[in-house]
Amino acid sequence: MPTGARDIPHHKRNGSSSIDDTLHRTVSNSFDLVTNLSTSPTATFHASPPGVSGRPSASAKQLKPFHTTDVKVLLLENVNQTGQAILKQQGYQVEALKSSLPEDQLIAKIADVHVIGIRSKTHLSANVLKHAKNLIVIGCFCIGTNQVDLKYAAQNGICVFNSPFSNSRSVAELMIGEIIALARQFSDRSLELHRGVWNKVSAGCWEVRGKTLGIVGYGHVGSQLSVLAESMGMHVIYYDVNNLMGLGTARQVPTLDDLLKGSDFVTLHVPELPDTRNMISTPQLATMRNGAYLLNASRGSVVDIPALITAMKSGKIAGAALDVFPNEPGSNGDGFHNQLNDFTEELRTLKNIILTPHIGGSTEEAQSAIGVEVSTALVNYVNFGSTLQAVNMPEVSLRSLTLDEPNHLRVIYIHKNVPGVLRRVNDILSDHNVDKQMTDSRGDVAYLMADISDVNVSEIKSLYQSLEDLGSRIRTRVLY
Ligand SMILES: NC(=O)c1ccc[n+]([C@@H]2O[C@H](COP(=O)([O-])OP(=O)(O)OC[C@H]3O[C@@H](n4cnc5c(N)ncnc54)[C@H](O)[C@@H]3O)[C@@H](O)[C@H]2O)c1
Ligand SMILES: O=C(O)CC[C@@H](O)C(=O)O
Repeated sequence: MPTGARDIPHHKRNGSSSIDDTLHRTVSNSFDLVTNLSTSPTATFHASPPGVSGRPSASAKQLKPFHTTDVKVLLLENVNQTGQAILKQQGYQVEALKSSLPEDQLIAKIADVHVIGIRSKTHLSANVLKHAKNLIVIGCFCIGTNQVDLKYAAQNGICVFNSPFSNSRSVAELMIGEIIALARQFSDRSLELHRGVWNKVSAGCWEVRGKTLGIVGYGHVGSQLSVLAESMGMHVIYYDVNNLMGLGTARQVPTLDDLLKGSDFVTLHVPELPDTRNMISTPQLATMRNGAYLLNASRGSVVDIPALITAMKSGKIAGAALDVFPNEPGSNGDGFHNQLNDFTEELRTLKNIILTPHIGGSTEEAQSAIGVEVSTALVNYVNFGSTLQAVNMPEVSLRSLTLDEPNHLRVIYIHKNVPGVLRRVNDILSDHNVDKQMTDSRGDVAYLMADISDVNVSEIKSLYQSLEDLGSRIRTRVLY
């Protein structure tokens, strides 16, 4: 039975990057994935579903080899064309939607797909994922992964990838623009002039040179911003839970309070975590300098918005920029009112507050780079099982594949991290020659990859089934 890559037109294999060439060459023999029934006499396997209800019954399923053209991909939230193209080039069936989906529609759609790509608005909770019977991998086409239940995904053999830094520069540049905009109040001046009001003022308007920027969270975004701010003559201090080397002359301070007391501008670049929820609330705003500015481009949960409104009304905080909100609309349009009901109106009437619809990473450069990075990781996972850069699985990969050689195959065995599994797996593999093997664990999930030679096609199904029958099994895949 022909498999996917051989169905891909030859011109798509020519002149493409080396990764494409490698993929097309090796995928031609990969099996697996789907639970579709097949009576094909040449079919051997398999690939069990994420299986919320335990392992599939072997007797109930005859599994067929997979074509790349069998792989179903759902992309939500307007994933960039670069990313879509890489997936389509593999022959995968790609459905791309511009917005996120309400939970009931998401549940209906996710039941069928092997791969889902999302950005920040799609919540892949355990409740949603338990319906994802065929899902093997999630691509977050963004930095944040707080919208995915990473632990549930790992425990059910679903690998998650993101793009850790492709939009960091875009966020940092937006922050620079907003720092100047707030210091000069030019967003208000522009709105006034749009309404026909000429209001030429200098009171309360400042240069940023010589002012202190306090960065909370000195990771990819925070450190980029640090460099840009210093180049404009700002002093930079930062607070981070980790001890990190400052770039340029930036200086780490030991506590959040130290940062708040010492800064004219405070920018937030921490992940959404229990520890960062309402990290900036009434006490922290009170600790800030009089007339300081607050900018949040992290997650909406990090700032207590009613507390900010109070602090701005009192004049304690001279200006703010919010790119993220506690409940963000799932699609473009006029949904902002409904989502933020309690405080939307008040936010909109405040002076010197910049409200942007989560566009920190929304540049052509960032979206294009994210598309390439995440889609490439997805292809490497689907076709080869490589977990390099995964956010919820141990990172496992093996160097060059020999799958196009006869009697070679790759076994991927995701399993519970409990004693004795490797011995049992290696007992099963011991009838063959294990060319290469790598295994690693992360929390209670372990990932084993082995390249095996001297395997007859007729032996593959029983090899697969023996692995499936181990009590430690989360998911088995065999590629050849
Ligand atoms: N607005 C946007 O469009 C946009 C774009 C990119 C990222 N983000 C958000 O910004 C966040 C930061 O992005 P990043 O790429 O810099 O992440 P990162 O992981 O590189 O850096 C985050 C930093 O925060 C620190 N940190 C974690 N908890 C902390 C705490 N309680 N107190 C102080 N520091 C803490 C970490 O040690 C790390 O250094 C992301 O998690 C994402 O939610 C938003
Ligand atoms: O593009 C998005 O939806 C999210 C952008 C940003 O918050 C991220 O986490 O990378």
